[in-house]
Amino acid sequence: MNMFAKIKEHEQVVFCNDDLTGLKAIIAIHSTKLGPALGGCRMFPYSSEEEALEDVLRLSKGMTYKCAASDVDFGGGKAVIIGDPNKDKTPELFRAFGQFVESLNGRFYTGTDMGTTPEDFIHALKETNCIVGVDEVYGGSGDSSIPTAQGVLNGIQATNKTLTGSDDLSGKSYAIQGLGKVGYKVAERLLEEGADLYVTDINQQVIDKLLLKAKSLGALIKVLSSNEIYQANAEIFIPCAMGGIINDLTIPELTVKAIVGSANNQLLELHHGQVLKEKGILYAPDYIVNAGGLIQVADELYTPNKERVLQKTKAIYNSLLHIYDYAFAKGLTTVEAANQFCEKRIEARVRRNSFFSHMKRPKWAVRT
Ligand SMILES: NC(=O)C1=CN([C@@H]2O[C@H](COP(=O)(O)OP(=O)(O)OC[C@H]3O[C@@H](n4cnc5c(N)ncnc54)[C@H](O)[C@@H]3O)[C@@H](O)[C@H]2O)C=CC1
Ligand SMILES: O=C(O)CCC(=O)C(=O)O
Repeated sequence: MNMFAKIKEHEQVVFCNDDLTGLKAIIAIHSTKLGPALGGCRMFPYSSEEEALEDVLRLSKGMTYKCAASDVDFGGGKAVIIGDPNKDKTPELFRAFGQFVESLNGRFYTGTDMGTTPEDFIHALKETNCIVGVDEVYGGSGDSSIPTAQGVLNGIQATNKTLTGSDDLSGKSYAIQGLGKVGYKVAERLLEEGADLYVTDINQQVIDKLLLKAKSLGALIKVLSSNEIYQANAEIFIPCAMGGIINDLTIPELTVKAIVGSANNQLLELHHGQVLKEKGILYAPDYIVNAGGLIQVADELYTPNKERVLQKTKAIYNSLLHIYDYAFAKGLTTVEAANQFCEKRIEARVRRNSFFSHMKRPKWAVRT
């Protein structure tokens, strides 16, 4: 593999190996142009190291755009731990991970993502202060999936407004892929609003829990298999599990009018945005919609304020409407419109905010 060609868009990639705990992790820093890199840590049983590297490179680049879109003074980074979150977690493994994060001396802050929980990072916090999203009693701002789910709901409202003229969540059908930290909260709220749901998850426990909730509300849920979810007869598809699920195989199956979800990197390739546009499916760029968690953890490094986080998260509604309008006016895909918006913002701030140009710990690093 020509490694430098592979990571040519990234500033730094760190391979973390600890024989004692079995930790195998990769930290990717895409850009510190807007500030120290920030991004969650995913744990997943990747089938190969190449697959893990590919994932962390894509995820960290997405964080650069997400930070720019959300106007927070951070850059893009992400980490992946190669392992099964149901079998391979130990406190020592997360402590070892924390030591690698600490070795970056404030260039990278991290917290939860798919396969990890705030509790996991309490162990990492013993080794480094560069951890976000842990419970309030540990000095964090709590579960970041709460604002993420809020932002997804605001994104669905903006999409409904664009499609129908009304941002009402009720009286519609939605297909949700993944009922984890984010997807479950979105599903609960939609059920409470009286929506009909199609859902899928590989974990039967979360499905059973949601079925009980639906029963108590007298709401309708149809459980589908992992493959069937793409054909669900719903108005909006809400991906809340893994990335790359919008691709050549799945797009022909989709009958929805829009896609709005929390999953990072939903499009397998950029051109799939164009394929969706040609098919008349409105795509809400993932990093605009799922920024609620980032907004909360970024806020944590100043003086945490839940009301401010809520207001900034609700602004996702207007940001998305703006991106839809811009894309329609210019004949762009929604992803192209969002990317242009972020690239202009990064360009405008690049000189002032470069981490290296300061050469001292910046104001974001309030934890010493
Ligand atoms: N937690 C957060 O605040 C944020 C999460 N995201 C993204 O949202 C997505 C979900 O994140 P979380 O809810 O935190 O993760 P999670 O790990 O809590 O939940 C993921 C759920 O998806 C299910 N799943 C995995 N593979 C599946 C498959 N093939 N078919 C159906 N279900 C499957 C899992 O069983 C689990 O219930 C990820 O892509 C993550 O990167 C993005 C921004 C913030
Ligand atoms: O939600 C978090 O804890 C950090 C932000 C992040 O990793 C993400 O938005 O994907």
